[in-house]
Amino acid sequence: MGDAALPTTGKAACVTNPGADFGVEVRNDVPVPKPGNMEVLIKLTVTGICYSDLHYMLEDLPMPKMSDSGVVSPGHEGIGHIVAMGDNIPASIGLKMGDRVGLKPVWSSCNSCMLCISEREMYCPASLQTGLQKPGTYQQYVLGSADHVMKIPEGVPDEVAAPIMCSGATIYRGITESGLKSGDWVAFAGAGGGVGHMGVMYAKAMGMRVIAIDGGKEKGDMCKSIGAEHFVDFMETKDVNAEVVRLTDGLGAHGLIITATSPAAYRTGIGMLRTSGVLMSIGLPSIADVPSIADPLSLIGKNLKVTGTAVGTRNDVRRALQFAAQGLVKPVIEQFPFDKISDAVMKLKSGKVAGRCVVRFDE
Ligand SMILES: NC(=O)c1ccc[n+]([C@@H]2O[C@H](COP(=O)([O-])OP(=O)(O)OC[C@H]3O[C@@H](n4cnc5c(N)ncnc54)[C@H](O)[C@@H]3O)[C@@H](O)[C@H]2O)c1
Ligand SMILES: [Zn+2]
Ligand SMILES: [Zn+2]
Repeated sequence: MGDAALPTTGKAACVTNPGADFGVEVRNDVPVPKPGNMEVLIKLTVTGICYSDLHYMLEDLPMPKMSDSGVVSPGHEGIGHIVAMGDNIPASIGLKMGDRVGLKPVWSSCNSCMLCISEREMYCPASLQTGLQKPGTYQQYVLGSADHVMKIPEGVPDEVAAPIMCSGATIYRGITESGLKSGDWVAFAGAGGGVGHMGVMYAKAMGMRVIAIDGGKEKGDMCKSIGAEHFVDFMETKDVNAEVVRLTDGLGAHGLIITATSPAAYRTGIGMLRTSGVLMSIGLPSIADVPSIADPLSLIGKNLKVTGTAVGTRNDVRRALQFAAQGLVKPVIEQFPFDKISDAVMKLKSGKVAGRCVVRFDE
């Protein structure tokens, strides 16, 4: 099955010179792939720009490289429409031509290992990542695995759905896995960024009390406008831990969720937690400067839990999208036309994005 009107080439942003001085080059001549068995071809309208894309292009983490799989376009927050379908897609999957769907970080998984069947498919040893082992959403015509593409609920615009594919679902998973409850104080270190600001909204929607930690007035104002009760500016506050303890009646936060990329956010860490508090790691500092998160004395003396989580499952993405469908979360986005995608990537690299950049292929 296919659409005879499909072009043979499309737009894509390709990494050049991967490493510290990487660049992003816009091309209009990238071949449109054909969907194979169990695959759909999606024509994207938008893609979000996640800091993980930068890690892949910077190659600053000890993980597989894009080039190992021949991938040149990163990206894993894509929304578009199905324009061609490959063979053997069971009707029970419920996909058809024209459906509005999203691509998320987990491109495929085996669907049968113990991790896959216990809602931990992101840790499946056979899983492949979008924009790392499979061409990513900086490419306008991109393939998805029929069992992993996400249907987007009505009433959630493309540019709202895009950041939920990774940022929203990751932080939804992080909050739920942390065991925090309504009424608890949760601090987000990195609250002004793409993942963190969605954390502020999801936590607020779940009835938690939110302390946002980030730097600068723009990010502070944004965090307060989306539900943070307090903003702690890490660039101006001498002792961030003491400030969070002060704001929580001298007891400390029930949870700290770190979505910052900087090692400094991890160094601040557990000192702001109350007894039995939880630290949830999500942001990935570059390996060169990873701090030790906790000393045994603090862990024992305060009964702390330190954990981490990677992206969301299909079920997390589905649930995270429902919050948007109900109007409970609405990412703060800055939109760029596709030919300015490099500006969006470099702005994120410079740490100046409040919320999330979303790039439009249709402009
Ligand atoms: N674990 C996962 O599955 C997962 C999923 C998505 C993203 N990530 C990672 O999360 C990190 C953040 O991604 P993003 O797209 O939100 O990036 P981002 O740049 O939009 O957000 C990071 C924020 O952290 C802030 N920050 C920097 N130092 C800080 C400090 N010391 N204290 C408090 N805030 C500080 C920055 O100002 C920025 O606003 C990246 O490392 C990314 O790879 C992990
Ligand atoms: Zn991401
Ligand atoms: Zn599996």
